[in-house]
Amino acid sequence: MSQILKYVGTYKKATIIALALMVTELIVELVQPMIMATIIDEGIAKREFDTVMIWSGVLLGLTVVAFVAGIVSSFYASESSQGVSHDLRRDLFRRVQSFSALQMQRFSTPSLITRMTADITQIQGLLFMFMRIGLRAPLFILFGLVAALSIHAKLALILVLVIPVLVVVMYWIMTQGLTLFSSVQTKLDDVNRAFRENLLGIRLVKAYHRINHEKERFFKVNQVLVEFNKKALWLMEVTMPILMLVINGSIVVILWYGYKETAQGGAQPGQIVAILNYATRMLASFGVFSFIIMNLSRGRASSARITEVLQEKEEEPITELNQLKGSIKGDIQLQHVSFTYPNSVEKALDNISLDIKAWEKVGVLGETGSGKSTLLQLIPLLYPVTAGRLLIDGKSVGEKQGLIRDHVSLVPQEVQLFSGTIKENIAWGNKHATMEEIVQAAKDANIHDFINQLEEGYETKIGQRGVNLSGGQKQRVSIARALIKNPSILLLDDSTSALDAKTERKVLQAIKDRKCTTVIVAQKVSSVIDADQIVILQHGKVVGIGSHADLLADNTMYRQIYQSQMNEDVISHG
Ligand SMILES: Nc1ncnc2c1ncn2[C@@H]1O[C@H](COP(=O)(O)OP(=O)(O)OP(=O)(O)O)[C@@H](O)[C@H]1O
Repeated sequence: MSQILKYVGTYKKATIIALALMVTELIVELVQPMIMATIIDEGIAKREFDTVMIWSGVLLGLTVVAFVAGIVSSFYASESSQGVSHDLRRDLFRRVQSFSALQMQRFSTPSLITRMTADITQIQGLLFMFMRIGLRAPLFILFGLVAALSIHAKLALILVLVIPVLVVVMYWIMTQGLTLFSSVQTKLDDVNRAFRENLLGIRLVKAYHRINHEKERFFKVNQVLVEFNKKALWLMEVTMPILMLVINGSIVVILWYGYKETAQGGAQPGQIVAILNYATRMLASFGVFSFIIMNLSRGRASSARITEVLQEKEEEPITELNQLKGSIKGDIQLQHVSFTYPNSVEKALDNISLDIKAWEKVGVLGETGSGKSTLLQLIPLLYPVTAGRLLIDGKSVGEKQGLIRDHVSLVPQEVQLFSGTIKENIAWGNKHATMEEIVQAAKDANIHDFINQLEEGYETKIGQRGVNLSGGQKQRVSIARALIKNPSILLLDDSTSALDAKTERKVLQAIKDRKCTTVIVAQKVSSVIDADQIVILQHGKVVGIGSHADLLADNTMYRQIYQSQMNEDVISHG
């Protein structure tokens, strides 16, 4: 929570105004029963009409003051709580951007989304509530007790005995609530995960006719969330009846004792009314207080989840990424590189040594799961090597992520397009790109003619994740986005798999003509047949390396892959 309070510091002025106005409301609320007692005892009981009129006027005036204070206080409380939630979202976003792929994997996307949305909203609501009624409730209980004691100490004594009991009950509820609400937020992560997967894979779900299966999966996690929520709310449900019982019991005792005191002349009816008034308002305050405690428990759970992200080390500090200037030639060397994913025991890459000269074209082949994508992702430093060395231009990469990434274009296996126009999606690779450069990149990726045919050409809007484009069209937009960066190193991860042979040849030719080091992961030998080097991976190890001719002569595995693919080609082309 202390981390969150630092954020409140930015909105000190608004927070102080909101709290000061809230205290004004509190004071009015505290004096109201006293004025009522005066009206009854000094005005009504003694038939003093003037006294009734004057004090009624004061009561009315104070009510108006409290009303205005309440409205203005809400305005400032909202300003402060909205500001805090804005800053938290901003900082969470920044921090997540500085996360390495490993950190992203550890936190998981759905959990980060819940933290960014539900958890921050929770904190925002809690802050608002705290400024408006949260602090007022305990203060009213405290000062209400003092005021009641000052009116009639004996009558108010019962409240002195009862309140500590209620405070202990509240404390117990708070400790229980904290654990329960932490679990509720984790279960909310699960619901978000199931929902997100369903939204992204909706077409697959329909095509496989797995709607009922998915429904059940979602219902299950949703049910678990409901169960946990119910447990948490159960606390709330028992709190109110306990409060009602204790306070109503106290009211009965006050009435009974008040009757005795009045009969003996020790108390005035107005005093009894005032103390009853304090007692009932305290009941309401305890009700509010228990609600706040619930939210506080929930808020503490949310705050811990947000703080966990904010305190996570910036593995790739954004500032540093932005500061580095320079260029790179494009030599890549891997010296005995091994890599193991953190959640795995097996090496995804095992003792890999490669020497790739600037502007060389290198193909990577291998069966599925052999480590091709992993190898590619090491080069833009998405993952740090576990053992061995990665050298770019003969130098260790050190802290130069930003510089290297500025000059490396990766076209991932799974195409990722953003909402916006085709032009924006291509230009995303280089914010300074001119229209001519965009068109040239699209021509090289063999997508220009298609774009021109569209009614709105380059201004055509791409639906979410490129839903209005075919798989091959998306791949080509993604390649154009990589090319527009004029990278020194171009990494293609099976990025032409959805293209027909003729289109693929054209795209690969355009890439071959570019002055950049290119590493192409492919399934088909034909995609890399012209490469300067072809690397064959198996179970994370290099089992062959050389040109097509070398490998055909020396490498049995390559020969087998080549021959089987040639045969397939012959069969498929009749
Ligand atoms: N994020 C990850 N966490 C843990 N293990 C992973 C992760 N990504 C890949 N692996 C494992 O690392 C190994 C290599 O995977 P990689 O994706 O590099 O293979 P690939 O050759 O590109 O496969 P494909 O041709 O199917 O894309 C596999 O055994 C895979 O299970």
